[in-house]
Amino acid sequence: MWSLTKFVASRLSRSRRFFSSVIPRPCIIQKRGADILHDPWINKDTGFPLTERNRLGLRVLLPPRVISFEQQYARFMESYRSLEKNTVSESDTSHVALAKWRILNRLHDRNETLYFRVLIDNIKDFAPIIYTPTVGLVCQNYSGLFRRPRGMYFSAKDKGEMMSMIYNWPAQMVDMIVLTDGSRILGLGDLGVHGIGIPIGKLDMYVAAAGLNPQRILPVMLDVGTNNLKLIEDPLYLGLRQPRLEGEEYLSTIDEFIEAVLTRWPKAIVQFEDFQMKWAFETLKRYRERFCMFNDDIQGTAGVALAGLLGTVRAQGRSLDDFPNQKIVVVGAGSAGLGVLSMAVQAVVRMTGNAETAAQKFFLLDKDGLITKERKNLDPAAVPFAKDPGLIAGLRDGDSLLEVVKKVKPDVLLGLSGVGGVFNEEVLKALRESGSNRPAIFAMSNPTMNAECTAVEAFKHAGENIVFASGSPFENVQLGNGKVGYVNQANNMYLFPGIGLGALLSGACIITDDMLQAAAECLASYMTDQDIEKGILYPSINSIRDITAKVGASVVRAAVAEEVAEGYGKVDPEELAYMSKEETVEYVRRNMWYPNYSPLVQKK
Ligand SMILES: NC(=O)C1=CN([C@@H]2O[C@H](COP(=O)(O)OP(=O)(O)OC[C@H]3O[C@@H](n4cnc5c(N)ncnc54)[C@H](O)[C@@H]3O)[C@@H](O)[C@H]2O)C=CC1
Ligand SMILES: CC(=O)C(=O)O
Ligand SMILES: [Mg+2]
Repeated sequence: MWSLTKFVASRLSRSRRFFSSVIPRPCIIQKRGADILHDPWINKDTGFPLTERNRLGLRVLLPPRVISFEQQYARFMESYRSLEKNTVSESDTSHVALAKWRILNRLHDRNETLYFRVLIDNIKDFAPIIYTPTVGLVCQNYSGLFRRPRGMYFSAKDKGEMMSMIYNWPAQMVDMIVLTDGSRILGLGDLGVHGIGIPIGKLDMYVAAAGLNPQRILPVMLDVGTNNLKLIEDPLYLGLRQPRLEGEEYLSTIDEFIEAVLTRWPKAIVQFEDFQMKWAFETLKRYRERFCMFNDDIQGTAGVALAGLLGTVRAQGRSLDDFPNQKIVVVGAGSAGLGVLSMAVQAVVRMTGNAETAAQKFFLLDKDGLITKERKNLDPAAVPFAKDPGLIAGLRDGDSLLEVVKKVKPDVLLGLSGVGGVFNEEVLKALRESGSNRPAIFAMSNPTMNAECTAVEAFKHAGENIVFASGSPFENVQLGNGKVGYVNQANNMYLFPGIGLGALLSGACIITDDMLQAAAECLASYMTDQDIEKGILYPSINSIRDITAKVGASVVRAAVAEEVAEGYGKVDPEELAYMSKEETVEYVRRNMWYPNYSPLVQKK
């Protein structure tokens, strides 16, 4: 009986694969004529074939020649490259970055299929524009850059009416929502409603990396005011000019939004992004057992950092069992830093079975220096990592980073402080003296100017033998004599798309710790020993679709194992449970959207 089910399931999978790869599925639309040309989800510009022009009332609304998708692609890339060539000598790099973003954004607003094809095929070049670092600049300049709205903008003024407002979104189905309140945008602080650029950029990565269908994604800004006085006083600020809601008023606004979302789309997954620390932890605690959500800054970042930390142990030529002996100094006790430490501690507990001593080798600093048990008003989330002052000779509460590095002699320095340059020359030189055979530096804060140090500084002051990773991209460093200092990008982009995709395709009702751990382990095991020896901890962003398919499959399998999978479409949990590891990866790949023009069929 069981094997018969398995047989039928595998036959079904094969036939689905056959059809999906050969016959493009039609897209049923209700629009006609010029309305189609103004809808970026279905617009093909000059690519509409003559039959569609006839059927859909497009004749004479376009120049007569039909241009193929490939020609449109080539034309876009040519104009993009010529902009790049003509602006390369300009000294104002922000100006150039924004010009590139504008070109891409114009295409995004006009023709999403072409936009996502160029994004996927050129992800290494375009990720730094639609994602960090340029997306930070876009948020900072949003009022001047705003042309067309993208996503939904709920505000405190919509309180009491969100349940009906949610129906203003034109798509019938939504799979993935990225939600922010704009209170901690990258390392740039409170950018209020202008933070909407972050959910948009994250969802672009979802489409590019995870193959989510762009018609089923939704960026959301929940504008509860801003405490950024400069914005409140700016006559061009686009959000509510009032201080942020606090306490119960704040939580009830988020509750109302979530209820509206789940009423319309009960299976939608919500990724919380760039919330200030107190609300990041509070909302995660409030919602994680109730519906399918996660906090990317706490949980996605933790998985990526853990994969990098495990890779570091391998790069040092040590066995993975040695991870509990790594001395790790984490600079930044916010949502990201605490998330990383919590997951690292869980990993140590799994390896040693000892929860009591698991955090012993981890040291945590915030803006007031080393955190010890003597710290007044210690945040409860930081308590498990507060050090006993007597642990190492001379260690005191509030010790500066330099003092901590000198006293602790760490193997790893990991920055999630949001402060550019805190890994200064003295700190990096002290790390060099730590005695670690291959010290690692994770300067994970974003955007680039907020990185704790640059790649060049790291290799120059901490030595050529280091492992280096940063949250925003840097070029590899030429060390002379043909040697290269490899730069990794330790960014949650390597995990959040796979976490969301796996949750979606398993129909998970919640996202559990085991699902997140499976994602991190999958990423950690992706790299070969040869890569790791060279200091390469993460795959090239060019393989982001492949790694995301594998991470997604690990998440599906963990969801099934934990019995939180409710199935997706016609695939029920039993069918998921019978898939082998390879079949699960294949199932995930088959469900990834890829940009091609679909035939359009008008519903009468
Ligand atoms: N690479 C990645 O994937 C990710 C990077 N990040 C980055 O991490 C940074 C922090 O994010 P959150 O933890 O959410 O922010 P947060 O505001 O919650 O925490 C910042 C922490 O840094 C501490 N800090 C500030 N100045 C410091 C200094 N001079 N020395 C030591 N500590 C200092 C603060 O006391 C606080 O504990 C941001 O720049 C963000 O872009 C966040 C998530 C993912
Ligand atoms: C990458 C990211 O999520 C952040 O910097 O907040
Ligand atoms: Mg973030």
